[in-house]
Amino acid sequence: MFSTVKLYIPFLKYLRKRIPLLILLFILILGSTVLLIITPLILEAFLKNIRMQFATGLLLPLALLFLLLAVARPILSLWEAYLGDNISLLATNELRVDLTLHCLALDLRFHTQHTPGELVERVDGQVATLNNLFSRLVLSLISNGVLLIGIIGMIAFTIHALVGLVLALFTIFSIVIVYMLHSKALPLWKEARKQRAEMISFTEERLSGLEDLTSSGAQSYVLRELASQSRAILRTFLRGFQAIMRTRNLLRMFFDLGTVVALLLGVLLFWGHAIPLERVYTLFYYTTLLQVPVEQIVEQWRSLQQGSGSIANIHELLAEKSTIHGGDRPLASEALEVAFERVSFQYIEDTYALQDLSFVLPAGKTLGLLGQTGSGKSTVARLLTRLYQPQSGTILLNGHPIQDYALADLRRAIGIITQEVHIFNATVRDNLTLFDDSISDDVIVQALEQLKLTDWLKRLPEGLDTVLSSREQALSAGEAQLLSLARLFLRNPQVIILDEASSRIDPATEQLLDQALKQLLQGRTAIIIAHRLQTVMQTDLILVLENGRCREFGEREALLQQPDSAFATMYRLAAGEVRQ
Ligand SMILES: Nc1ncnc2c1ncn2[C@@H]1O[C@H](COP(=O)(O)OP(=O)(O)OP(=O)(O)O)[C@@H](O)[C@H]1O
Repeated sequence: MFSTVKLYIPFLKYLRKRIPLLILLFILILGSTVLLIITPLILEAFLKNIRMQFATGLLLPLALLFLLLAVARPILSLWEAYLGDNISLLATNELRVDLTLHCLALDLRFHTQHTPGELVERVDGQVATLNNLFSRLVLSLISNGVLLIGIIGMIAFTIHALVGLVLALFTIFSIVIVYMLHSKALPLWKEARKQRAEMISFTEERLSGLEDLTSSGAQSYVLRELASQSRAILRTFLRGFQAIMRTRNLLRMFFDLGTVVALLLGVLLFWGHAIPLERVYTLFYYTTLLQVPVEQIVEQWRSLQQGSGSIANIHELLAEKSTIHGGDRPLASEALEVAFERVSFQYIEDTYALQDLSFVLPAGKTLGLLGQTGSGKSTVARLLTRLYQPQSGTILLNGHPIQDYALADLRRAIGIITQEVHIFNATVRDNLTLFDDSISDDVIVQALEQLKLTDWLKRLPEGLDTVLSSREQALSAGEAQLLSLARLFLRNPQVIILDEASSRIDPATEQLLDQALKQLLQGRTAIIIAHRLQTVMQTDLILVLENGRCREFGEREALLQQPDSAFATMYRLAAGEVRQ
């Protein structure tokens, strides 16, 4: 039990800021508990009045008081629930933000091992469970705990200390037994959660490949797999549910036994003239009142156990640390020199994606990166932006290892355009500024003018307000690259890495891209992973990669002059293809 409680302690910091609300909540809980506890005393007074045939005029006020309490209690409960949910939503929203930021700061190695579906389940699904738990924990555990103590205290003080002691022991015994039985259900809940996360990842992954799946008629395979995963979840869930139901029924039996014992004790006390007859009724009432909080604590325990699976997962996620750390060297604001010194990198052990790669790209120069597919071109970009850490060698920026610079500064200084430009379901403006409201429309239009993209802007039906959809193919590959060139231009990085779109681009867009690129590259250091010879003809240097190794590196002009160079051969081949 303590290990479960310990799991929750780190999250108390999210409640600390809300102490005034928590105090208010506690007062409400206390108020509704007092109302519940005094109700049987009113009934007792009512019965006493009838039995002793006192002034019957008291009966009506007592009945009205009873009614008043009956109305006040649900109103207080409503406020409790509202306040509890409010506190818990505020706290868990904060946790959700912290978790999202944490995930974003983790390196790519972590993200390749965990699918987006799995992270969504962890960041959202498990935090939602925690939210449920916080509100129910605050409300149910505290209010039921207060109620239990209140009832047993009232029995001890108003009926008999011995009866109070017996019922207190009985209650503790029931809770312990229930707790022990519940421990059996915990691994089952955990397993069900894990299976659910796997199913979400599966669905997410298959949905992202919808086009391929539909065109190849693989839907039935996906559905079969989905059905088998759902069946597995159902089986685990049912086993957990059965374990809970067994415990619940056992508790009911316990309480029936407890009521009999309490009545027996009451009757004995009445016979011994220790209490009047109506107090036997009060004892019976209190004993039946005990069952609800104990039962609810059991229910609460079930949620707590479900939640501890979530909390353990959240802890696990928070314990993930990025293997990539930055330093605090300030970065110069002008164009930067990029150098690779004997850099080797493996994604998978014993398989080199880059091996012993060295080159120097002087500040303000452009490098055309060529090589067959899988030769390591994108890996150069990933290492330079520190998405991965090379196993050996050093990458230098202005003569200093890149790990000396703060990660945020480095990523601000290096702008990258990948082949898969992500289009957000938002306006062109937001897609260009990446939701930065501080960039005015004038600045955007000026940037587009400089990149010679005003015609493109004019063609958009609603200009900057045109909404692009991330689902539909809103832009062609070329247009998406145009958009990301402008995006980068607004960010003004010192180094640019462009992984050029390999798909066919129409001549008009190609011309726009070339113009915009020329503008963007002015005064900046750039690495262009080129798929078109036309682009490479604009660069100063050429690096040809072959199986992760440098096959050729040099000035473009010089390489072109050497007939036996790899680049000149590529050029001749491409020119030949064009002529054919
Ligand atoms: N996340 C990864 N895990 C394991 N291996 C990877 C990963 N990413 C790339 N690789 C492998 O590393 C090698 C270099 O990949 P890289 O993406 O750098 O090649 P590339 O030259 O950019 O290819 P392309 O022109 O097709 O984009 C390839 O063999 C690739 O299969």
